[in-house]
Amino acid sequence: MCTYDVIKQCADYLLDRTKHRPKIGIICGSGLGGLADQLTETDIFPYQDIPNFPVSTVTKFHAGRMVIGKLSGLEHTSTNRMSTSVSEIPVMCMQGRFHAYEGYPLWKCAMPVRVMKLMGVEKLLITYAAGGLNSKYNAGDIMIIKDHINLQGFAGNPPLQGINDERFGPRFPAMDNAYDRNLRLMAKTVASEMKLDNIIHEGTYIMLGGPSFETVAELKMLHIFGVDAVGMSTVQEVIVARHCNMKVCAFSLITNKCITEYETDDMVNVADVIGIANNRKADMQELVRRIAIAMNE
Ligand SMILES: Cc1cc2[nH]c(=O)nc(N)n2n1
Repeated sequence: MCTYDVIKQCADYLLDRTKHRPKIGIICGSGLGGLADQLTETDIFPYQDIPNFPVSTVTKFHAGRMVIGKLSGLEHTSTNRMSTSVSEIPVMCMQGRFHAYEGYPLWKCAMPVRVMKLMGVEKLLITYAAGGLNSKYNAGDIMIIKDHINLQGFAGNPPLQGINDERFGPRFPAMDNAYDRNLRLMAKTVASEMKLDNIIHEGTYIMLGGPSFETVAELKMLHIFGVDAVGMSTVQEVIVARHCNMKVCAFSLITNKCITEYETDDMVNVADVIGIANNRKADMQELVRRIAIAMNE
């Protein structure tokens, strides 16, 4: 667990090198980093240049850099009318994130969230890829997370393990409404405006350690648990974000239907995961862009 001062050193390094003061942070998942390329007046920081920051090892799919800049676009009012004003808001985007399967402890995977907090970020939008366990989900669908199961925590490996620093948050943070009710409602409204109703879902997500995909027996168990989507990221970032009182909204891009039968030749593979991400990412990025603009008060 790194100390408050180490995190503050990261935040100060970035604050000293950008004029932007974002209130919204965006963590871009596998193949979904394109939104950061839409920012203007950007200050770009490869992770290896940020003191004490971890570096992405899954470089094939993640750029591995922090992009701070302005996100623009027509502000969509809640009454479904397109306003004429073009709003520009400062955001900071992680192009590439850190996973337990890379060998990082969970606190390190979530450390960028604390850096964002010390920079003044108040709301966090997260996108990531996941397998669809709910039989109604199809590859290319989008799931808004309603709740998660912290399997690592169950196994005695929580992201908040170790000494608690009250400057971030309480020793025992509550996790009800971890996925902010109002932001979820906003996300559903925006998805409807984008005519995405038939591919948008809201469900329960579980993060597994990976990097191997799940066995049929594991998926049957998780289905009994009421899990709708499975992945290998995101839960530690959300827990750390809620610990320091950020509001959170997270979206899974469903990259494959989980295989829950023994008698099939189908296999989950990374190429499918990235391929589907490429096909749907424009919608995902537009959804996140509109929500970021809408929630920036
Ligand atoms: C990114 C990603 C995609 C999938 N698909 C799956 O079936 N199981 C997973 N754990 N993941 N994770």
